[in-house]
Amino acid sequence: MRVPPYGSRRVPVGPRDRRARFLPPPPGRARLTDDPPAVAVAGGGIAGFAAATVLAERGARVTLLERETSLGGRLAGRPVRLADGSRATMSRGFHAFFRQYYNLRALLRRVDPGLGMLRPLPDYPLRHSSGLCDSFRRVPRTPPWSAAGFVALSPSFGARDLLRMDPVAALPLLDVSAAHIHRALDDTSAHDFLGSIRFPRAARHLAFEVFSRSFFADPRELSAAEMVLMFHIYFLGSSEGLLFDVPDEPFPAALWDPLAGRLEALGARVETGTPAERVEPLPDGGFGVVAGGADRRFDAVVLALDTDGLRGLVARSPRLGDTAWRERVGRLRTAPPFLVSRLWLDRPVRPERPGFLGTSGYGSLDNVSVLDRWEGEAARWAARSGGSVVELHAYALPEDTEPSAEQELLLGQLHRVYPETRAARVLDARHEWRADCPAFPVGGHPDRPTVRTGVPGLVVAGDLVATGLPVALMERAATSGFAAANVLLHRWGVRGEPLFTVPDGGRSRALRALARWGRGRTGKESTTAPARI
Ligand SMILES: Cc1cc2nc3c(=O)[nH]c(=O)nc-3n(C[C@H](O)[C@H](O)[C@H](O)COP(=O)(O)OP(=O)(O)OC[C@H]3O[C@@H](n4cnc5c(N)ncnc54)[C@H](O)[C@@H]3O)c2cc1C
Repeated sequence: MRVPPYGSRRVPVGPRDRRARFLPPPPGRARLTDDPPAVAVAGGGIAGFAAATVLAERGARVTLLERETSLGGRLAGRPVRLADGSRATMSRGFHAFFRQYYNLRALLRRVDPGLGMLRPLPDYPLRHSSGLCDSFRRVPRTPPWSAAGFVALSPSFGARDLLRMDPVAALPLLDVSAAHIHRALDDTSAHDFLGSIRFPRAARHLAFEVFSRSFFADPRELSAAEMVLMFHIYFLGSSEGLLFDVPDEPFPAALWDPLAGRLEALGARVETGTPAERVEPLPDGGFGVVAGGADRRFDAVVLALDTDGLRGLVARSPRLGDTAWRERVGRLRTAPPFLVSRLWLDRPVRPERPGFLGTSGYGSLDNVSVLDRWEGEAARWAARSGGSVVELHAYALPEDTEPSAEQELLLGQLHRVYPETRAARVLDARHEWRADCPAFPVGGHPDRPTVRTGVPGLVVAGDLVATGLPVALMERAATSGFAAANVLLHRWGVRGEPLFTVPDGGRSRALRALARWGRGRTGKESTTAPARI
């Protein structure tokens, strides 16, 4: 059974934004021929899949090494047997596939050209416990009308708030360049930046919930550069809008099984339960990779690992990279722990509840999703049982949080948000406690690795990588994975993968001029500072 229609439009396949930026692939021949190089890709999340896919398509002999028994990294899923005897998939949690994720979509199109696996969610409401609720459904997609429309429609950010803001200090938001933003704002916290532009207090939950907490961080500790980049990517710099799509089946069925099947059909080896333990540069320019108890030789290595994975591997590989690079990797940190709780309830939530709701002011609860609205497996279970499948997320939790107490608190917050769940019996509950998202601390940007490492044949990919491009989160993982493959292919004289991003800078000459004028007024434009923030 397919999920009943929820949201009528088909998802767009390519960029709709006329100003989306095209980065042509490095030129070269179409594919590798005689005796193609062997490449180890360590890490089977989005970044590893993106790199492995492009390399295998160009004829490289790819081995994908994944530490866990399931593929997908932070979007992995595993089979579970519920208390009522039915089979289900517990995954790492709800993910929003935004329309400006051009490179991630290009990866997914390999196995689903029309992106039929994605379904649009009709709205993305944000509710504050004070009763304020914002919605993006009716907000125009194209800046500056998106910002104007948002102000006109938002109960938490009105025209009066706009007037109270420091318009001159905020003008540079109209012309954000990923290549320069960190030099301008990395030493400021997201919290202080919003204070400096007099961003309205009531609307801060918006900025924090949508942009800052998506990084699993306290706004006092998050670099303002990362938050401002998010404003740009999702709101002020792109006309794709803030609405998003979600996979219509659990991640393994929708994404990883088809992508892994295709990789294998291209001749790649996909090895799960096989951590890369050590990487040693060899005198002939290749690499010895110890994984799964065996020592194998590869011509090139892609490190597409999470933060702890990368730090650990580099620490165990004493001859990899120069001292400065190794020290920078050693300083990388993960964001605080977070909890994803999935509840199988014995009754439905009210029909008007959205598929996804961002929340704030409800203790640690950050969002609630109702999976049976859009995911086939959950919808089938709900149809059989008369119940519902609800997921709760809580980010940036203190290190010493007591798991069962926090899980109870989260359930209590669900009761406040959707009071009808008070009477529901929890038929089964699964909880994912993790701490594997990268931290983007104030002043931390210089430590982040770039795709190139300085070691020929060794590249890094993942959402922790500094790309200099306007991409974040899943799209940063996909983009850096493609970029890592491109660096290797260029070395071998083979054509790389084209990339798309949202515009890197203000969308129009008028907005850019206005922003430049604002920078002039605040003295942000100096000879040492970059031309744009
Ligand atoms: C709950 C949650 C919700 C999120 N929501 C969103 C969202 O709505 N939108 C969005 O864009 N992003 C979201 N994100 C972020 C998104 O999940 C990540 O940006 C993205 O998945 C990162 O992919 P990656 O490939 O860089 O890293 P990962 O997915 O972490 O992959 C790294 C892989 O490396 C493996 N590994 C580690 N060490 C080794 C080793 N030594 N050998 C072999 N393998 C190893 C790990 O097991 C893992 O599979 C969310 C994240 C979480 C946790």
